[in-house]
Amino acid sequence: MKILIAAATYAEIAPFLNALAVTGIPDEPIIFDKHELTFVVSGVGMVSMAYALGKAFTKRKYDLAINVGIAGSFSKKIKIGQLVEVREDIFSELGAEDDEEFITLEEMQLGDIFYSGSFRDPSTTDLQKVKGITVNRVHGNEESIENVLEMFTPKVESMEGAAFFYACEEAEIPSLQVRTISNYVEKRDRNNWDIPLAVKNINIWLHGFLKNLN
Ligand SMILES: O=C(O)c1cccc(C(=O)CC[C@H]2O[C@@H](n3cnc4c(=O)[nH]cnc43)[C@H](O)[C@@H]2O)c1
Repeated sequence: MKILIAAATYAEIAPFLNALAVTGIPDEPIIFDKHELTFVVSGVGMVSMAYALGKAFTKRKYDLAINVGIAGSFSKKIKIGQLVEVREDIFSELGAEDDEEFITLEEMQLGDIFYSGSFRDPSTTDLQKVKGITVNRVHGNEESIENVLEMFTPKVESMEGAAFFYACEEAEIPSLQVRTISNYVEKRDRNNWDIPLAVKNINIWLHGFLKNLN
């Protein structure tokens, strides 16, 4: 398969590339097992991800695009280091303030905010499927966390996921978003994060997934 692998930062994908003895981000596709892999490291945030994918999709056609990375979890039932497949992702900040209320872009009838992964394969069935939101401003305040939970009931949060799905949907490319939890969404305390564990686990998963994928 021709597969595009998208990560926000090089650090999130470095262990996989190192295992393949690849230094830096390869300019050309590399062969891994039965697959031809192209890597996109977009930079953090939805604008960077949408632009990077828009550019990549003009150059080549893909059978699958995978967004791998770390994420924050709203639920303590999901452990730090655990893998999740984000099936539905929401542009939760797109909309307008109406005094104390927030109206989504969809409620304003100005566009979609809900996007989904479209790739279905038996090898992803063991992953917990979750709903995510994608934000420019990472939540770190109890009141805003309560509000967003009430509005969208997300399980996880990232800064790129919905933009990834959006770009894939526009380009009609099957999409899969898998993330590992590096932290809980709570009042910001970097001491409670475990980025190395989350990065290690997402890279182990990616290696195994690609080996088993036909
Ligand atoms: O220092 C911080 O407060 C901080 C907050 C969020 C992310 C970071 C990063 O360094 C990682 C950027 C990367 O990670 C994803 N991510 C991880 N946890 C979260 C989260 O709780 N909320 C939103 N995004 C998260 C994100 O997709 C970024 O690409 C530092």
